[in-house]
Amino acid sequence: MPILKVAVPVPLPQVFDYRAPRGTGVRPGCRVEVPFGRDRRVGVVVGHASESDVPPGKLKPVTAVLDETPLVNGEWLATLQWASRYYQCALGIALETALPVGLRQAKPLPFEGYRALALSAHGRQMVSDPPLRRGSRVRSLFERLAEGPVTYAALDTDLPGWRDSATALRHRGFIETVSLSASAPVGARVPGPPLNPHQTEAIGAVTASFGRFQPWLLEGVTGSGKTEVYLGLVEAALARDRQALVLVPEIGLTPQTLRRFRDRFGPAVHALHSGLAEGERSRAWLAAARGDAKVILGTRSAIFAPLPALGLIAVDEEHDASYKQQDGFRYSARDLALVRARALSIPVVLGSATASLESLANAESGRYARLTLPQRAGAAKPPTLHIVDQRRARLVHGLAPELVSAIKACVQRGEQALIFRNRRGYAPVLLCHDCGWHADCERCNKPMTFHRGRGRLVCHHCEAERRVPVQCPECHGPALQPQGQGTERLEESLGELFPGVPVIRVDRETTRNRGAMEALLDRLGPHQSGIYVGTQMLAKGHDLPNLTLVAILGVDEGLHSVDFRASERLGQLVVQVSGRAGRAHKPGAVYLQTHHPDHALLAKLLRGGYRALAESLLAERRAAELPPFAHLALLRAEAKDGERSLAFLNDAAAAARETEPGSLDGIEFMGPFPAPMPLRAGLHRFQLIASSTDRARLQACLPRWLDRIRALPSARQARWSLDVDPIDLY
Ligand SMILES: Nc1ncnc2c1ncn2[C@@H]1O[C@H](COP(=O)(O)OP(=O)(O)OP(=O)(O)O)[C@@H](O)[C@H]1O
Ligand SMILES: [Zn+2]
Repeated sequence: MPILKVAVPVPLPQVFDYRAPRGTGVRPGCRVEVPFGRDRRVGVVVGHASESDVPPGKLKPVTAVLDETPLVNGEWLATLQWASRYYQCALGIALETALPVGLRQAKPLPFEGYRALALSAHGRQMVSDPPLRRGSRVRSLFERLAEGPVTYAALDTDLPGWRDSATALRHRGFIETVSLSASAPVGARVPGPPLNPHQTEAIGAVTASFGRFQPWLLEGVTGSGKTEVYLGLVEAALARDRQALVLVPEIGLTPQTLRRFRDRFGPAVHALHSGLAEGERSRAWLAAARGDAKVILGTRSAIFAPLPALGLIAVDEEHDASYKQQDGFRYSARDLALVRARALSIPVVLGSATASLESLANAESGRYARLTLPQRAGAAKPPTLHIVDQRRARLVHGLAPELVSAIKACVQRGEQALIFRNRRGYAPVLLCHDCGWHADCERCNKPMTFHRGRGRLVCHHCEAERRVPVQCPECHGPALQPQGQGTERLEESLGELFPGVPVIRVDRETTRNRGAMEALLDRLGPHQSGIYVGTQMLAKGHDLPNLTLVAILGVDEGLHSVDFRASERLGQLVVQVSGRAGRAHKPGAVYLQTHHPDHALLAKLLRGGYRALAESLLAERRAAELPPFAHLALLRAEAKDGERSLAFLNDAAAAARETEPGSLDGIEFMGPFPAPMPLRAGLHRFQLIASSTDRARLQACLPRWLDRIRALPSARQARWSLDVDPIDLY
């Protein structure tokens, strides 16, 4: 009896067996509707079998076959299965993450845009004198398409029998099928700037590796024109009739970025990110699966786009933490980009001005080939960096006088300044001046942030909110005072310090609505002076030509974090924020205000830039056997009753020791110990780390260890999860 193996989006690790419908050969990659418990679910066929462990009487039949041809191919299924094993995540959950919601329902496929024919790049070269017999039907179709893309529907009415002619033209590579949507401009091709020699060299090197697996680390200082390199590579992929996937960080996929790609490649560019409406997301996904979407520009989850003709993957700002999913299916899109590239024998380009230590180590060991853009593109120069010692300075609204004068001079020159402070709200603490009481979140044991405009105290760890008390709840004194500066307060102070100068705040509160960020960044014209104040939303990707001064406040918190990645993160942030200054013709300056002007990290950045800092951090990691020189799996547990999470992790550690002798050689278990944030949202949190310098050994032990963990009675007393290659210890 033919049996279908079906992956079903439910939190269970196995695939399920169903009886195949009679007479039809349902291929792997097709979606089917199957009975599941009392419900029906839409799953994906991953394979066939002739026998099942389920007794024939109990084997249920597939209720409907939803796709005649596979929606995803073997490479896609293999990647998903690999990822589910590697990240120790149930295949069903992985599938749920990878498949758009719209395709998990047994409904007709969403509207796919208008299918249309268009001349290919090759065809367009023939327009003046096509090698086609005059008066032939093939020639008439060609001439019609030379005027622009035409939908199938229009061709059906205008040129009956066009399909045979289309086949002939397609064979000669003169035409292609495109998808026209109402909003996308058609065939736009704005040429980019002439490339500089470094860009040309990078594009040449990667292009020469088309058709084989080759990872590239593209290290380009901020403003060096990395995006132009991606655009050039995408163009080269398209010329070979291949698809290209470009991943950008969560906050990097702005309309500005999308416009840059659409200007170059027209409607063949499809965006894919979690902010899309479900219908749009499914449509882009399907366009990718059919090969109509030639360029996919997306965030983390776009790594799961099915791309049958994929020729190139680029990962921009590869160090960005948003490539790692932090719950459920905890995959790294950057790392999966390498897995897919290897499976498809294609190059993958990881680009950054501040590459992750993981990627730098891979480049040093020779696994990745290195490309460098050492200078800013065009005429721009790197910004100068000044450290402002705030220890003895008399601060004005939290700003050192030296900094205030620099901002003043900047706006008087008619230029723009960016004040970076990674703290939204008015003030991080609300303190009673009489008795020392301050507003804490009881569920997190951390100060609540004072949001003055909303009149609320908000916990930034669990989002708990309360009204601002009018007097101190302890001593009933009236002297409640905001301590420290958040972006909201800085906006107010800068307005007072520089009357008449526009001050624009960019943080999560002011950019809540769709398009708000763009609107804020468009408020100042390219020749207007003004001040931006904001959080890390302003840190990267933006290209503001009149911005010449960047001030960085409050980095000191990052100098004292317990996370071993804190220094790497801080270095990246400082360099990225600094990179916003002086990107066009005018020179830029960066002011870093700190209580620790002599801190080793800042000294290294100042003297040798990110490269020097990264090298010394790598040496420290090597000595301490920390990633990238060791591989980690982090078991987190949390419960209302702290004893329960601790008891569970103690049992889990014991379970590890009980696994077969020898299987734990080379694996070290650390903990359990309290999480860096030991209490959050009322839950007590602990963690246990498994670490090995040998990735394969760690991988081999995890499934058996997890089986034992799942069987522990204490596993039902706490909420727990396993994070393979964690990037945050929080
Ligand atoms: N060859 C070139 N000649 C002139 N200008 C260029 C060239 N390449 C890029 N530019 C311009 O330089 C600016 C920075 O380029 P781009 O945004 O590609 O840099 P990037 O390396 O991606 O920057 P970042 O990582 O800092 O966001 C843009 O305004 C871009 O149009
Ligand atoms: Zn809280």
